[in-house]
Order: sequence, then C-alpha cells, then structure tokens
Amino acid sequence: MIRFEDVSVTYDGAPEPTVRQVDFEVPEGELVLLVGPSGAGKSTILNAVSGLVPHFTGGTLRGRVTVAGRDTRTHKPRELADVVGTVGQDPLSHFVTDTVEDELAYGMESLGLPPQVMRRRVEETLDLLGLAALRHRPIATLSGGQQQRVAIGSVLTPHPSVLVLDEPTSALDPAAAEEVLAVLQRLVHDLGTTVLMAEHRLERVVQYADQVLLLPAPGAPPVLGAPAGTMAVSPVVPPVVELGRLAGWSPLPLTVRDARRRAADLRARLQDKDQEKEKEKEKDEEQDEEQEREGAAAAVAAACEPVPPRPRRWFRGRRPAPAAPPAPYAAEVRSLAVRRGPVRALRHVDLTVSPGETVALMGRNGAGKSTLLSSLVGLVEPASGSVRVGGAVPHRTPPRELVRRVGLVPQEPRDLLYADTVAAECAAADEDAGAAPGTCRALVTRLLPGVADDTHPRDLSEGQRLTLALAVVLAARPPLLLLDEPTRGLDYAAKARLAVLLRGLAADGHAIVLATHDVELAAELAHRVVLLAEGEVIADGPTADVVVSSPSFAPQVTKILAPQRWLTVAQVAEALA
Ligand SMILES: Nc1ncnc2c1ncn2[C@@H]1O[C@H](COP(=O)(O)OP(=O)(O)OP(=O)(O)O)[C@@H](O)[C@H]1O
Ligand SMILES: Nc1ncnc2c1ncn2[C@@H]1O[C@H](COP(=O)(O)OP(=O)(O)OP(=O)(O)O)[C@@H](O)[C@H]1O
Repeated sequence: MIRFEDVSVTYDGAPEPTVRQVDFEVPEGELVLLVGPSGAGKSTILNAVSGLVPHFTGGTLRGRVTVAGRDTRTHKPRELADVVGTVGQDPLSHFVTDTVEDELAYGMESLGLPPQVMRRRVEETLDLLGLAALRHRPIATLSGGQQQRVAIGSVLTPHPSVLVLDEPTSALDPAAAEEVLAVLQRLVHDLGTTVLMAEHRLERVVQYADQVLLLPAPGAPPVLGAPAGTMAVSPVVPPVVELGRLAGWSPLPLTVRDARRRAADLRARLQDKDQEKEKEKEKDEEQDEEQEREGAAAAVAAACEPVPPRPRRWFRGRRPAPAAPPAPYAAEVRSLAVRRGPVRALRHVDLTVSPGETVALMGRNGAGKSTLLSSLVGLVEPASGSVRVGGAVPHRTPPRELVRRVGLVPQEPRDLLYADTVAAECAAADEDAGAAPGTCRALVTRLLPGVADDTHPRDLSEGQRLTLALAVVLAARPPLLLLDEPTRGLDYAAKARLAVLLRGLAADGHAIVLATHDVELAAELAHRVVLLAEGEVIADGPTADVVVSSPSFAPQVTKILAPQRWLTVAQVAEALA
C-alpha cells in the first residue's frame, strides 16, 4: 500500500541526505511502527508519504514513493487527500475550522460526502474519542490532549485507506492513549486500514505493531522486521524490553503480560537481594548504635574529667545547632480556583513545592495541569485563593522580575521561540536572563549535541525544538522550573539526558514541577506525585505510593514486578549489582 524505492531526501542547504536508501513496503491492512532516535528522519519519511516532502518542505527527494499506486512526486498532497489521512506533531497548525464539530466534518466536506454520512460519522467519532461533551467548543480553548484527540478524529472521519501519524499519543493521558490505539487497531483489523505511525513512547505502542521500521541513526538505512526481532537490536526500547535484556529473557517480551509470566525468577532474585540488603542494613545500624554508645560513653568520661571552670551551661552537653529556619516554599498555592471561560478549570487546589523538590502533576486530559502551571507564572488569574512564587504574586509581578523566580517550558515550545536561528535565540535568552553570553548555547549542546548555530528553530525536529526552549528558560536559572509535557517528542536518550539535568537542578536546590503523562519519567524523577481530576487534587504523596496503586499511572517495571515495589529498570539493575 505504501512503497519506498531507494528513497533519499536532502533538505535545501543540508550537506548530506537526512534519510537515504529507504526501501520498504507496507502491505495493506498492517500497522507499522516507525521508531528511531530524535532527528533520525521519522517525520521526514512520514511527510514523504503524505507528499509534504518535498512539495511543502522543499529539498530534493530521490527514488520513488507510491501510495495506493500514486507517485507522491507527481501527486500533490491535495491529490492524495482521499487516500491518506495525516496527523502531524503539531495539531494546532493543521486545524482549519474553529469548533470541534466543524473540524471533524471538514475533511469529509472537502471530499463531497453526502450530509447524512457526514452526520453519522461525526457522531461516531465524537463517541469513539470521548469528545461528545466538547463538540461545540472552540478548538482554541481545548487542552493539549483534547486538541490531539480532535486532530486524530478529523482524519478518521473520511475513512482514508492510509493513516500517517506522527506521535499521535504524545499529549494523551495513558487511558486516552490506550483508547486511541485500540481504535486504530480496530480500523486495521476490521476495515483493512494501513497505518504508518512514529512514536517515541514505545511502552504504549509496540504491542500494537505488526512490523517495526527502525531508523537506527540519522542517514542510516532503515530496517523493517517483526517487533521482537527489531527491538532486540534497536537503540531505543521500552522499559519492558530493557528489563528483559537485563534479566536475559529470550525472546524479549513486548508486553507487561508477557514479562510478568517470565518474572517469577527475577522477583525471587530481587527478594533474596532485598533480604541480604536488609540484613546488611540491620548490621550497619547495630554498628552505628554501638559507635553512638561508645561516643556517648566517651563524652560522659570527658565531661567527668576535671576541667577548667566554664559557664555552667557547657556541662549540659553539646547543644544542637540552631535549627535552620524552614526554607520558604518555592511555590505556595492555597484554595486556588481558576475559571477559563465557562469552565471551572481549578477548584480548592492546595499545593506547596519546596526548594530541591521535584513534583509530577498528573491526571487526565483537561484535568487542569496546564492551568495550574499557568497560574504559577501569572498567565491566568485566580478567581479565588492565592498563588505565591518565591513570595511574589505572579500575575502582579513584572515579567522581567518574574523570570528570575520562575520559568515555564510550555507544552508547545514554539510559543517561546521567536528568532531566526538557534544562535540568535540563545543570545536573546542570555540577554533577557542577564546570564553570561554562551550560557544557553552550552545548555543546548549538552542536551542535544549536533544542532548547528544557523539552524532555523522551525526546521528543528520536535524533540530538538523542545530542548532549545528548555535551554532558553534554564539560562535564567529560575529557582522554580515548570515543564509542561517535557518529554513530548524526546527519544529515550534525550529523556535520560533531561533526567540527569533535572536531577542536577533539583540537587542544586531548584524546585521543579512537571505536568506529564509520561509515567516512566515521573517514576524516574519525581519525589512526589500530585494527581488532579476535574480541577481538584485527588492525591498528593510520594511517587511510589501514588503510582503503584494506580493501574493507569504505574510504570511498566512496577506492573511487571508487583507486588514488589520497583519503579525503574535502573533501580532493579542497581539492586542486582
Ligand atoms: N524542512 C526542513 N528543512 C531543513 N531541515 C529539516 C527540515 N525538516 C527536518 N529537518 C532536519 O532533518 C532532520 C530529521 O528531522 P525529522 O523531523 O525527520 O526527525 P525525527 O526522527 O522525526 O525527529 P523527532 O523524533 O525529534 O521528531 C533533523 O536534523 C531536522 O533538523
Ligand atoms: N480558554 C479556555 N476557555 C475555556 N476552557 C478552557 C480554556 N483553556 C482551558 N480550558 C479548559 O480547562 C480545562 C483544563 O485545561 P488544562 O489545559 O489545564 O488541562 P490539562 O490537564 O493540562 O490537559 P492536557 O493533559 O490535555 O494538557 C479543560 O477542560 C480545558 O478544555
């Protein structure tokens, strides 16, 4: 159905092709997952299927791409629209109408479908994607995940025979992602739809794939194969596969269920190690107590020795150092209520974040996470209650002053980037932040090596753009750092680099709040998880306590090794070492 014959794509001005020797075929009625590190060229391949490469992006495409027999070089995207439905990484840029219902109908209208068919399909899709309550809403007022659902719905309604999806679940909460993937699988199985989908969060999608197309590195030819075989050689793998590799399981499991079936031995080994460690800990504690007793005895002996006269209070023993005054909260939210248009987006929200603490804000799409972050940077005003950041009231603090207290990396990093080149963006960030020239650029290099100074931020891949936005915010080293879905578009390596950076910032005393659907990231980084539902806090506690008890928010390792309480592969590896 989709065929690439020795395809290479070279963007204008690029010294080398971005992808080369791309040669594969996706048969009708298969779901093929496109995986690979950030910048490897996944979006380039997807855009070549829909014809956006090279008709809209420019550059040169060599070789031949055909979709349902049509050559994309001779057929413009418009002429492929009846066969191919595309959802890009940035849904906002695709919307053509104002309201949810209109957007769902638009594609069908352009194809001239009869009104009664359109009506039926709009209703079906509203139900299928949980959008019925939002049908009359202006799209601009929807949360990020709600917009992503509309974008997916709008390509489903015309029933195209080919779907090309670039990270379709990146803004979705875990349950919504499962629902969307189940819908796609139904289309593939029941209607014979062909799906080519790129996704970084493999833990969500790999079990749905018939085949995996792996782009191992920028410019390296892709490899198409069965999921388990491809995962065995892939540089990017989900935690379930990483755990399988660590435990030496073969064939590698791709689902939590498969892994659980094999995990009895691993659980037993971890239990033994746990008991050994517990015994060592008890021994250490006994030794510590012994030393303390000896120390106390020595102190008593010393105190009893004849001593020169001293003020009486000296004999009362060593006084504890004066308790440090409690550090002020980096963020303090009390009884906060926020309205957004007719929607009560937050109600009775209490939240404190201390310096050095990393808090993950989680919860369904539309639960109010972005609204809470927006309140902390003064972008929305409380209807009632109070918000303080480093003692200041954000919406009454001038931006130049606020930037030194709090920085937000928004869900759409484009909102933060204005300059024509990476270098100019970084120079402006250093100036705004009063940071030493080169600060922001050094951060970009550290997080994402290999991005050239003169690249236009528009031409960066999604993951690269997010990293640039993060570096722009970090240049001011704000004591409170807020990140809205920071792992959208990031591969596992970029995520690991981000985790190291954020851990370092937390260790330096920065307070960090992440709004995220990425349960693996929360498990890795957060000290605390705060769960929101319909604008209210429904749980607030240590990460392990909150996520372990939730089937939606538990990471893969937790599910595989339950009832033991492990969160990440790194913890398991450390325990086994
Ligand atoms: N229109 C363009 N003009 C010039 N260079 C581009 C353009 N689009 C993409 N690139 C470059 O091509 C490379 C591959 O980008 P692409 O978006 O295809 O990667 P990707 O694998 O989808 O990355 P990600 O997973 O981060 O989205 C990147 O280095 C990017 O900067
Ligand atoms: N300008 C607006 N007008 C009306 N309603 C709005 C507006 N902005 C947001 N909302 C609504 O407020 C609620 C909270 O939105 P918010 O963006 O805070 O959710 P979220 O938890 O960040 O969601 P997501 O996980 O999808 O990003 C949603 O129901 C959203 O539709």
